[in-house]
Amino acid sequence: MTTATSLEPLVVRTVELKTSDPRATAALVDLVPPGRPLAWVHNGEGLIGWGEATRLVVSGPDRFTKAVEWWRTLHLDAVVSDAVQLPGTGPVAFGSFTFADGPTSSVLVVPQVVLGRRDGRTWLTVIGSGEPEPDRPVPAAAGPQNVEFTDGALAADEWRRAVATAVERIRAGQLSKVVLARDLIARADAPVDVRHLVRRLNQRFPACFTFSVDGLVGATPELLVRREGDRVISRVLAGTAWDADAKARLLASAKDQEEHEYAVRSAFDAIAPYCTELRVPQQPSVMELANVSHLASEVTGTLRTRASLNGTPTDALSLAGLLHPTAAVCGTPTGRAGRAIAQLEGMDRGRYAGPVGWLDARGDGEWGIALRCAEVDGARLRLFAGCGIVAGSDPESEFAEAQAKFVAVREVLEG
Ligand SMILES: C=C(O[C@H]1C=CC=C(C(=O)O)[C@@H]1O)C(=O)O
Repeated sequence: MTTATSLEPLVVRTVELKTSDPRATAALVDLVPPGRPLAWVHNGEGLIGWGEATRLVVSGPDRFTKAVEWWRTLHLDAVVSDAVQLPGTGPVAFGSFTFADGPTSSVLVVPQVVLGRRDGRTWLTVIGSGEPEPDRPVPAAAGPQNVEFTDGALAADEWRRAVATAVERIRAGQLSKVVLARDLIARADAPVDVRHLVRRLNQRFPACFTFSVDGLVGATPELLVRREGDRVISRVLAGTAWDADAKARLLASAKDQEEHEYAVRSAFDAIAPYCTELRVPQQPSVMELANVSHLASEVTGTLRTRASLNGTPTDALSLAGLLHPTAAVCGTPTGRAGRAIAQLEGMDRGRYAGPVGWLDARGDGEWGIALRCAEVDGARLRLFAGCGIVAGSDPESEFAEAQAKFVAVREVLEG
């Protein structure tokens, strides 16, 4: 299924903001507008968007290629004046894609106004007629009161049993790894202001990518892919600890190293054919967050020229589509793991664990994996957390791991 709003040629203008402009010094997250804002913020830099010039809604196994084609047609027809010429200037689309190939919708949204920041420079892009954007930080959004949490698709015991079944299948040699997730439902007594979530998540997890795209809001530590010119990077995470000595435990844990290796291998294999060189560190490092720590590997490479690939696109979204789903969110082998997920989780993941991020007209962009996030629908939110299961997994500690991952969003909801 594909639907798109008007395909009138877009008129796009990017200008740099003077340092005297209050928007050039305000924290990006303090400028995020109310409603269903668009945001991608990391270490104080990134993009935020107002309004909607146009959108694509797409589903199915070819959702990435359809979205890339739609975006290409849209920006090729656009009339662009870009005085800044950095990744993220000129026409930009924010996107959030489903984990699975089924009928649930993925979206690309082109805002009417984008404010971006990189290397201390701040710019404003107006797309179409634009709409008024705030000229100063918006007052802090209030957090929700009285939030109640209930189980989503599976109760705790049912989910532990699903993990036990997965371990049996792995030990029987049917597959090597599968990532099983569960959802939690949160109900507040009034609609939740997304700005509150964005600000608090960004404050608590500055090194993560805080995102808000079409009602999916979170702070993910996992960068599926960043493309800048011919440079490509993927920060692969898999293997988690959350208690004292997490770092030493992770580095010494054969089970976590195994989980991690499958994820790194899947990312490497997906993009190696498109690169002249692609490097993987010999040993993973440890990424320490406020709630959990992960084994992490930065896979970095140089893309081949498009001509040498017979015209195959290697824009950031095409690369995200090639990488998705890595074994950090699906498993090994991919097909069997995907089927086990569909059988055992008892839910549609929606856009959780799918690519979320942005793309510009040069093909540069950043796509994270939508983790540590919630689907926000007024006063009701659906939170997600998943864990990599391998032969050595124990259902009780996987459950505790999922609880530790939920803390990221739970904490900002509970104040
Ligand atoms: C699937 C999730 O995390 C992934 C990323 C980092 C560590 C993971 C793990 O150790 O299982 C998962 O692969 C999630 O947070 O929902």
